[in-house]
Amino acid sequence: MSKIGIMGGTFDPVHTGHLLAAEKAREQCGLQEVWFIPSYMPPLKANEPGVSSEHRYGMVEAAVATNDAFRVLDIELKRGGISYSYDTVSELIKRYPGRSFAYIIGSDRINDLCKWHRIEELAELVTFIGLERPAEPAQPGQLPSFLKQRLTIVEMPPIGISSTDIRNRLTAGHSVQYMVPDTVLEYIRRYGLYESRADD
Ligand SMILES: Nc1ncnc2c1ncn2[C@@H]1O[C@H](COP(=O)(O)OP(=O)(O)OP(=O)(O)O)[C@@H](O)[C@H]1O
Ligand SMILES: O=C(O)c1ccc[n+]([C@@H]2O[C@H](COP(=O)([O-])O)[C@@H](O)[C@H]2O)c1
Repeated sequence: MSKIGIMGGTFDPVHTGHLLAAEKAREQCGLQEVWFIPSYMPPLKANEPGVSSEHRYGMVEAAVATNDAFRVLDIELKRGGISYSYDTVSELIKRYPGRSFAYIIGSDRINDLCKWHRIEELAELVTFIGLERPAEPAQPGQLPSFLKQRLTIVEMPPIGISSTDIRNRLTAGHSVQYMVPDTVLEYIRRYGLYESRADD
């Protein structure tokens, strides 16, 4: 059975940290492909995404175009509402019966896994691949054993890049070159995303 990595995120915007995490997970866990799934409405974030789901999808599409093992799916954008991973994974299992799925997450999401919707049932459907983010060290020891058993941590050079930082930099008129792929930077410039407005 071929194993697919799910790289879910808000991608507001997608950045080099997401891409390197997906590639390290693919290589170290023998994933056939990684499917990037932009959320319509992220379940645990306090604020709504800064740009439309069409633009977040468009930026991911631009980012993954150069990697044959990467794809982007609009499954959560089409479903609408709060993008619970349990719903997404259940739908993927129905649509792709010959595949198994591993959910790729950074350390901030490892640490809040217990708060995810229907987490016990989700953990029966997927395994988790975790990667360190410098801003928030992973604390897998704090997880209940049913999650610890399902989690594999993979190595990655820590990348201190976040979408929040990129949004702030763009609004302030600072460079984000090399923090996002050139294709994503071109997309951002083409649509004037994250620019400060006169009434801000
Ligand atoms: N630099 C990074 N290194 C490893 N994993 C990351 C990195 N940035 C994001 N991730 C992981 O990618 C997934 C999607 O992240 P998300 O789209 O929320 O980006 P973000 O940079 O955390 O955004 P924001 O700053 O807006 O909260 C999450 O599992 C997150 O932990
Ligand atoms: O299903 C949940 O309850 C849940 C709670 C938090 C995060 N997630 C998923 O984890 C992925 C990363 O989330 P985020 O908020 O960092 O963009 C994304 O696919 C979210 O849908 C899922």
